Amino acid sequence: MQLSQPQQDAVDHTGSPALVVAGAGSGKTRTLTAKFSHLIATGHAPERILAITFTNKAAQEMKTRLMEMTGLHQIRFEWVRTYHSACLMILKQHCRIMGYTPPLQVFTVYQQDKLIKELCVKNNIDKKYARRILSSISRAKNDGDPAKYFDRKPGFFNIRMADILAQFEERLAEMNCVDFDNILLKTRDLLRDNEDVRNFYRNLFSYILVDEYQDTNNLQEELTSLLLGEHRNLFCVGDDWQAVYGFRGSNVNHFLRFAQKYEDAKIFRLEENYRSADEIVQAANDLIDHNPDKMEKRCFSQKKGGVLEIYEFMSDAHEAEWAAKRIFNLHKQGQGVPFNRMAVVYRTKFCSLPFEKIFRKFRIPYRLMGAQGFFERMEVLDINSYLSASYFPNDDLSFERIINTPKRGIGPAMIKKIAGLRAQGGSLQGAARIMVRDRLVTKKVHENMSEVLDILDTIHDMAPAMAMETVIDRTGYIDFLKTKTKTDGEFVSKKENIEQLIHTARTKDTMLEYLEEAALIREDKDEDDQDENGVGLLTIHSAKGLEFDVVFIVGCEEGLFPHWRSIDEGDAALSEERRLMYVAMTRAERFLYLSHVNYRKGDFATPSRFIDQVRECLA
Ligand SMILES: Nc1ncnc2c1ncn2[C@@H]1O[C@H](COP(=O)(O)OP(=O)(O)OP(=O)(O)O)[C@@H](O)[C@H]1O
Repeated sequence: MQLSQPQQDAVDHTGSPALVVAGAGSGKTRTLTAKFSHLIATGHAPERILAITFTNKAAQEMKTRLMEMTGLHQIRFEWVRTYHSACLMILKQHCRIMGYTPPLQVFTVYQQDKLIKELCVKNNIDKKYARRILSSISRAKNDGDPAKYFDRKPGFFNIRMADILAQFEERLAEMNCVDFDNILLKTRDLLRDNEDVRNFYRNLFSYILVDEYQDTNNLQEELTSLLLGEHRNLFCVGDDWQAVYGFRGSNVNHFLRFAQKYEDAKIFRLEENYRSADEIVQAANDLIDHNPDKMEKRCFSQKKGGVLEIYEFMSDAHEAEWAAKRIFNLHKQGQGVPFNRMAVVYRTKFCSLPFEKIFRKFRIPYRLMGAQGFFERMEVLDINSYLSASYFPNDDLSFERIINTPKRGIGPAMIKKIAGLRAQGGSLQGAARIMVRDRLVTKKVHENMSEVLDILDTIHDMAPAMAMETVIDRTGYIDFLKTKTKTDGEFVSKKENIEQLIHTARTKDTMLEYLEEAALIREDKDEDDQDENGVGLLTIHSAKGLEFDVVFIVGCEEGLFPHWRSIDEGDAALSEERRLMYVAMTRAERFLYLSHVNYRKGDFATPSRFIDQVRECLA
C-alpha cells in the first residue's frame, strides 16, 4: 500500500503515545491499517493488538483489509472491534464478578424502548418523554458517573432522573441484562476495581489503536487508560474538525489535550486531502476557521477544478426540483456521473421528503440511507424475540412480545394475570410455565400457551437459522404477515427481510453469538431495500466517512442548519454545527452545491450563517 511521507512517519513511530491529527480525506483508514500491519511485521501478534473502530462496519472493513494485506485468517484479528464489542468480550468473561450469571444478555434497542415506556406508565410520565429519558440515561452513563451527572442535572419537568435510573437498573439486573451503555460502564467498573483482571488485559494488549478518536466520550477514554499497559503503546487517529457527536456525550477535549495527558506524545499531521478538489478543501478550511479551540492544520489538495456553488429557492419543492434536474444532467450529459456517486445531504431527516417525491416523479433511482435499522423492523423483532425468549428465560420483554404473536388469545389482561403470578424476582415466562403446569387458565389459552412454551423449549439448543425456520413454520408466521401487511409489495418486502435474516443467521453457529451480534448492531443502519445504484439521500451524520463525486447540501437555513436547539445552547453547540457543515462539504470530490429556501414549512426562512461564511471565502 502506497503511503505518503507523513503517513509513513506516523506508521513507523514507536516508543511513545502518538496522535495523528488528520484532515478530511487524508487517508486515516489507510494509515491505521498500515500501522496495524507494520506492527505485525515488527513482531506484534495480531491477536494482541486492540484496534478500536467507531462502527461495526468499520471494524469489518478493517479486518477484510488486514486479511488481504497479511494473508492471515480473520480469527487472528479478533480484537479489531468497537468499544462496545471489545468491552462485551471482556465483561462476558468475568460477568460473575459483576453479579451476573452467564449467559449475559444485551438489551436491544427494542427492549430498551419497551422498558422505558413501562417505567413511564408506572411513574405517571407521558410516554412521549420516553426517548428523552433514555438519552438522558445514556448521557449520564457515558459521562462515567451517572449519580454525579444527575446531581448536576436532576431531570426535567417533574421527572426525577435518579429515581428512573434506579428503577431501570433494577429491572436490568433482575433480567440478568446489560443495556448498550452498561456494557462500557460495567466493564469500566470491572477493570477499575479488579487489579487482576485489569493486569490481565494490560498484559494481553501489546498495542492499542483508536480510530475516530475525536468522538471518544469520557467513559471510553477511561477504558482506554485502564487497558493501556506500562508500555503505553497507544496510537490514536482522528480529526477534531469533524467531531460531531458532542450532543450524545463525545468529548473532543480528550483529543485536544492528548499532548498534555501524555507528555512524551508525538503528534503527526496528515494535511493532504486525496478526495476533494482544492477549491472545496480551501472553502471548508475557511469555514472551520470561524471555530475557536481547534488543532491547527492547513489542509490542501493537489486536485484542481472543483465546483462550489450556492443557490437560493422559493420553497423546498423548488429546491428539490432543481437538484433533481441537476442530477439528471450530470448523469446524462457531459459528466456522465453515476447516480450512486451523488448524494443529497441534510441536517435533519424530514428534509428528505421533497427529494423522495421528485426523484420518484423523475424516475431517478435513490437510496434513503440511514433509514430504519434492519433489526428494528417488526418482522425481524418478532423472530428475534422468539430466539431471545428461548435463550434468555428472564427476558420478560421478548416473552411479552411473542406470547401473543401471532394472535392466540393472550391479550393484555391475560399478560397482566401472568405478571401477577410472577414470584419475587421470577420471570414472566416462569409464571406462564406455572400457569400451564397448574392448569390455571381456560383450555384454549392453556393449549396456546403450552404451544409457545414448547416452541421455546424446542429451539433452545438449535443453531439460530434453524431456530428461526422452526418458529416461522410452527407459528404460521408467513400467513400472519399476510394479515399484517396492507399491500402485496409490503408483504413481499417483509418476507424478503425474513429470508435475509435467516441468511444472516447462518453465519453464526450458536444462538448466543447471533443474539449478541443483533444487539450490538445499532449504528450501522441498513440501507433500505432501495436501488443501491441510486443517489444517496442521507443526514450529514450518516454521511460521515463517505465520499461522493457530487454533493448537495440542502436546507442551509438558520434554525434548520444550524439547528435551532444548537443556536439556543450557544457557542459550543454552534461550533459542532459548523463542524457538521465541514463534514458535509468535505464529502464532495468535484461538485459541491449549497442551497437554501425562502419559505420552509410555511414560514419565512433566512439563509444559514454558514452560507454567508462560505460566501465570504468565495468572494
Ligand atoms: N497516500 C495516498 N495516496 C493516494 N490516495 C490516498 C492516500 N491515502 C488515502 N488515499 C485516498 O484518499 C481517499 C480518502 O481516504 P480515507 O477515506 O481513508 O480518508 P479519511 O481520512 O478517513 O477521510 P474522512 O475523515 O474525511 O472520512 C480514499 O479514496 C483513499 O484511497
